[in-house]
Amino acid sequence: MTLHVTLSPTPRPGLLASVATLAEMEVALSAGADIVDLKNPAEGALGAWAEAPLKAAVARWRAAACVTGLSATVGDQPLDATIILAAARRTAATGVPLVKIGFPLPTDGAAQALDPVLDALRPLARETRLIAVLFADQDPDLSAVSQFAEAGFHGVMLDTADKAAGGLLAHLAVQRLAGFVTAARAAGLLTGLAGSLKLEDIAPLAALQPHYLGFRGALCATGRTSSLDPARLARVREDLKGRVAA
Ligand SMILES: O=C[C@H](O)COP(=O)(O)O
Repeated sequence: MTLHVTLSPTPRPGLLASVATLAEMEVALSAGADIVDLKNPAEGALGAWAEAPLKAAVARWRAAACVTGLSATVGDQPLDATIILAAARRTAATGVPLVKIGFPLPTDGAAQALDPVLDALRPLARETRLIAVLFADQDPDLSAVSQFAEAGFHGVMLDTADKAAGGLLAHLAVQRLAGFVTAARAAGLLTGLAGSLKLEDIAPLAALQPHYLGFRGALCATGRTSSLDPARLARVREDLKGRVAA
């Protein structure tokens, strides 16, 4: 399958816009989002779309034959190889080209054991482009970037799990984010930053030169579970377009 996302040769990050419905997908396509991200914010940080609308979105995207990328989240799953693999397979089976998988910390306080999950996902990573999502508000091990690359992942991004606990920059200092972006890009991974980003976050984060910045809450009228507001989306789009090399 052709992937309509290229690693930007310019330092300007692209815009990933999370959408909750097919109607919102149309808004994001018209606004010129670089990646349209199919996500159900009402069901959590990585809430998943149901199968039927997901398939309809993939069909719409194929018909558009545009350069916009298309991703979908697999739902907020525990760090369990069997559960994550099943969710990722379900999502990949719809034909969506980029599958975003969260790697949360275990809730019982145990150390994050990535190896069994990555081993389970390795065969799928050969067929589908997988994006690992690490949660900035869970003190993630950023050195795991190399493990995702080695397991055949296509990309890695940071987001936040608890949308009430502040944005990306409240959890990780710019210097750590810079190290993450540098390591991920050096490993050849599509690299993204997200987590309750606001307009004022674009300048400091764009300067780190990730491939894209991801937004949901800032694109909505009254919070991330309300509907996408075309005017807010256009403002973020315009701001990102104006970014040049730091
Ligand atoms: O993948 C990006 C997320 O949808 C960002 O959502 P948020 O801006 O509401 O944290």
